[in-house]
Amino acid sequence: MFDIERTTLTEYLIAQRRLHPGATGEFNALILQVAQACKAISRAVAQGALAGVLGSLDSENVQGETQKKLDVLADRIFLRATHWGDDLAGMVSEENEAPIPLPADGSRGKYLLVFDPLDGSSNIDVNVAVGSIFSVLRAPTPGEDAQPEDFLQPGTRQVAAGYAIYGPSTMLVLTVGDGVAGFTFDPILGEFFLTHPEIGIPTTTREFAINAANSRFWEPPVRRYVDECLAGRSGPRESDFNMRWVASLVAETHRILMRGGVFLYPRDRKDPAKPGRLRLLYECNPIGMIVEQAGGRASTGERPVLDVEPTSLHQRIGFVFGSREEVERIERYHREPAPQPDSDLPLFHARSLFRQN
Ligand SMILES: O=P(O)(O)OC[C@H]1O[C@](O)(COP(=O)(O)O)[C@@H](O)[C@@H]1O
Ligand SMILES: [Mg+2]
Ligand SMILES: [Mg+2]
Repeated sequence: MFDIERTTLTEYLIAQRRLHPGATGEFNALILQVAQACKAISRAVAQGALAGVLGSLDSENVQGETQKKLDVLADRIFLRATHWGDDLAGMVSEENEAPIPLPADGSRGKYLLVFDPLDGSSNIDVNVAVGSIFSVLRAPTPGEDAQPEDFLQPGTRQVAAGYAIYGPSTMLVLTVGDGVAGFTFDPILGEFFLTHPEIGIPTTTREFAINAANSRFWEPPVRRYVDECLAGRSGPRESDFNMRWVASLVAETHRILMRGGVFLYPRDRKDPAKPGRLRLLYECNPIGMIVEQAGGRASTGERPVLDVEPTSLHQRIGFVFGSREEVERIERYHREPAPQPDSDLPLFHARSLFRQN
């Protein structure tokens, strides 16, 4: 049922701006440009094969990953929607090794935009939810072209963060540092409407998400945590757990925001050159800010992810987030000495699913 009283994204941003008397409107303009990009990507995703956007390209991105057609299209859409605004001093995307040059004859603003234009790419061709993630930082030298090192700011310095999820409905979830709000896209009106005004993550949960195919590379604290969950009611947790894995960070985040849960893509021993799978600047930091603003906890597994001082634009890191009690438990397991193999924990039993080799 259409409700004429519903708050639009623009109205929400104007109301937020009133809380910041010195605000010029540049920030709101930037968020609306990002929202415009998300609408266009939503359209491309929804049209799928009809628009010829499925499948892979021959190219690889800076991470050495084969690019999907939609990775590249979404990247261009983000660029087109935002680069002419006079609110930006620089942009970094997953799909580009260096910061993206802004138009030579355009003016420079006071914000930096960092984004993953299409997250969960492996899901595109199987018609499962994908998304876009973005983070807004302040430019150290407003009015001038940002240098690569300007983007290396800890997540605590983010001004705003958000994601769009292209699922059964398209939603934009946003934090400007004052809680988390969710907006649902009405494709006929072409507008995001506020439908989830104050999103909060339940403190406790009995649902976890991890790619169990990597179990042989996990470090002992992660093995211990997962094995205790799997042991269910007869194990030390004395409770049955559910497991989920969508392989789309945005979709996992959205589920956890809506009903709680814990997500782990921990540092592991799979590839010593990659301390984790997910990228700090445009995946972990924005999702981390949203999760913390929703009352959850976002961690490297050992400490708050938002405190990490980045060292490179495409840096990877272990990421654990979700319901506060579970994340704190995982951090505690990283501090405690590993249980001995003759322990009662089912993890070390000969027939354990995830037994150590
Ligand atoms: O394929 P795996 O190992 O399950 O990894 C899934 C993870 O990779 C990602 O798809 C990485 O993001 P991109 O698709 O933007 O590269 C995450 O969304 C997801 O959590
Ligand atoms: Mg991603
Ligand atoms: Mg991506």
